[in-house]
Amino acid sequence: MAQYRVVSGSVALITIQNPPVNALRAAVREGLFNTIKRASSDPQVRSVVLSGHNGTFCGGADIKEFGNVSLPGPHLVEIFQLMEDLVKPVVAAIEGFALGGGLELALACHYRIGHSKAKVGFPEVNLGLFPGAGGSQRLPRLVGVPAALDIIITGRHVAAGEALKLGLLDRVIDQNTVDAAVTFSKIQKCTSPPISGKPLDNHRLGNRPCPPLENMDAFFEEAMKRVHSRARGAVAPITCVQAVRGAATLPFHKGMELEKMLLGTLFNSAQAQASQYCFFAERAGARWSMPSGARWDTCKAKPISTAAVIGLGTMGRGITVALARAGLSVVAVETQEHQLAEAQRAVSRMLKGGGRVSYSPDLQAAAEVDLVVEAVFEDMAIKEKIFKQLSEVCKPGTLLTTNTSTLDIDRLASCTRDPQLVVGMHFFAPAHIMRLLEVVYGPRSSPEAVATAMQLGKRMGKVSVAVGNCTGFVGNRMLKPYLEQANFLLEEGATPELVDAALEEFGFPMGVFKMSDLSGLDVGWRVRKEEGLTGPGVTAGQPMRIRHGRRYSPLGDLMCEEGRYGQKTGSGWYLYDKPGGRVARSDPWLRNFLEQYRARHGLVARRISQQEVLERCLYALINEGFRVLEDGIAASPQNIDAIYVFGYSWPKHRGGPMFYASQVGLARVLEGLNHYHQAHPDVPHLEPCSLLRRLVASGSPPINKWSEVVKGHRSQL
Ligand SMILES: C/C=C(\C)C(=O)SCCNC(=O)CCNC(=O)[C@H](O)C(C)(C)COP(=O)(O)OP(=O)(O)OC[C@H]1O[C@@H](n2cnc3c(N)ncnc32)[C@H](O)[C@@H]1OP(=O)(O)O
Repeated sequence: MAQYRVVSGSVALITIQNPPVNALRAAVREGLFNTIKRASSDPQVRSVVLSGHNGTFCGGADIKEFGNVSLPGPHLVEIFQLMEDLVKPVVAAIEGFALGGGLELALACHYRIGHSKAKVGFPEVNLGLFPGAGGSQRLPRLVGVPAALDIIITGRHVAAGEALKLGLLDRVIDQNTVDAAVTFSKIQKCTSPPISGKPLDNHRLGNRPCPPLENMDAFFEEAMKRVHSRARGAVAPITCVQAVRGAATLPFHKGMELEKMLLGTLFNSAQAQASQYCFFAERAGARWSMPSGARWDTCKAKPISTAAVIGLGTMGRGITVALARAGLSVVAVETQEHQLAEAQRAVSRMLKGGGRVSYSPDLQAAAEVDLVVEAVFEDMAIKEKIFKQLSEVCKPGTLLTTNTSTLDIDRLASCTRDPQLVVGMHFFAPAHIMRLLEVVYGPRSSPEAVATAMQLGKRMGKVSVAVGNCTGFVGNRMLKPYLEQANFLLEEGATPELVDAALEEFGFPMGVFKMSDLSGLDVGWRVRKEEGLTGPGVTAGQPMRIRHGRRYSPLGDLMCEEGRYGQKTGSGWYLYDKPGGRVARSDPWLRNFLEQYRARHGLVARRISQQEVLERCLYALINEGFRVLEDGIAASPQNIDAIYVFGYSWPKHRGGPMFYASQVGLARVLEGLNHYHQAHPDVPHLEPCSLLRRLVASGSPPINKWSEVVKGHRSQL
């Protein structure tokens, strides 16, 4: 776990060996502790170099160990102190990543040499933690408070060049880092100037004061204000500020005590558990499987080097950028000339002149590509026509994919020569920024087609999740009951402001009504028209608030009939200063409109609490999530949660809807749904689904055991 060798006559080379990222699990910590002691007492050794096996220094503490009540083996703080106190110079040779505990380890060394491609950082904040093994105290002493706070709060990866400028690395080199560190360590032995009588003391960060900061109180007050406004209820970023303030104001040992106390408040917190769950959920999608038994490790992806994007609206442009940035040569096709010219300008701007993109008004331009992403208007008839044409135009073997957000993949596949080559690639706006990609397979999609789309998603840096085919797939299918509840709440007396405030306080960056205004109310209106829920397709005499025997809210339709499409028209659920304006203001017109609507339908407004808003919106969404699992549309609750965190901005510190349900308690969610369904029997989405009932009946097992209850329930696919 920590290999010890004496090299170059007098240098102890300690190499951490725990693939794939050399995480500091108990055996590694034990190994480090023992090898440092050995280096200390080995008379042959005059300096020490610390490195990581296989080109990665260290990915930090082993996150899988965090659930344990008490971690076995020596504690990181103890190891790092032992290392810092060593009387022989210790040099970290950083290749690949030094993250979290890995960077803390490097900071406990006396010198740090990094490869030019190395990256360092403190991503703990993404795990609901902060660098609590000395990192919050040593980094500010090395690079100063502002730079340290930025690195700790953002959790970003710092490239070697920047780290050198900050003084975080002593040297950056292009050659063999370990060899360079060995040579460097031998020189240090001779030249390090002694301070306070002890050589190396000025390289022991624990001995250094923090560089002074003018207006310290104002600096931290401002930092805290900024963090509060951005954290959306997450506690870890706030703790980062508190810990760094400790470094700036306290002696090292007192700062370490503060750090320990603060870490204690976070370590087993619900937020930390949720964030760490998200870390693994993000990666779980890569291990996809299909109901046929096809799996990620048995299917090979086709090589893809060229792609075509059909339709250059907002989505098509973003997809073009994402594909080009992944190194593909892209043909962007748009039949409307003015749209094509505009898209060309927009894509070039986003790509800043880079990328290989050509433009054409003719579908024929897609003839030779390996893969097509269709991103035209959400209209089945238009999409069917395009798929038919593509099937004729494209070379045999071209993968035909669609960016539809709800429509039937199988119906599109049936328009083509090779339905096995058709899958959905559902991007989220803006497509070059949002991390999620839903890869949708129909009953005829081949495992190779799925493997190829998943592989392409990875190349684009997406969190890709393979899901089954149904209306709305996973994300939008679950969103429907959530939106529906929000509209019902308006009918019953809530305002958009009340509903949005509850959801934003929960941690969403935007409440449901602000989000609808941003996406455009007309999008859903068009879908509802297609579904015959509104517009000419509705049977004459149908009551306005009932469809197919269920409660229906026509509020969104009425808003669109008034021309209120949201931000783009300058008014929607809120008022904006101009079409395209971004700042939402309350609109007295809407208050009036809701009052008149309620009066017309004999509805009496009542006081609605934030708790009711959350329970009705979120439980309805979660209930649909259980149905999605039951139907086999998603393979696991982790996949659903990744979709919600990375596609719908569900707050990471709440772990995704299914994890949130497990934290709230399945019995409580069931009870809540039963309660609201009794009050609203004409709303089927509030009726608890059978999987939720069965899970509660089997004692509410932990989320990683749900699959055992789902098993046995026949998949629809
Ligand atoms: C107090 C807290 C302290 C002291 C801490 O140190 S908390 C941990 C801080 N470190 C991190 O948050 C780093 C987490 N890891 C990553 O960001 C990335 O894995 C990486 C940048 C180091 C490498 O990325 P990449 O090459 O894309 O590889 P993967 O992310 O796919 O990871 C490969 C597998 O390794 C598992 N892994 C990664 N880091 C850890 C870790 N710190 N502990 C446990 N396991 C880790 C990851 O889950 C992948 O596993 P599989 O999915 O392949 O099973």
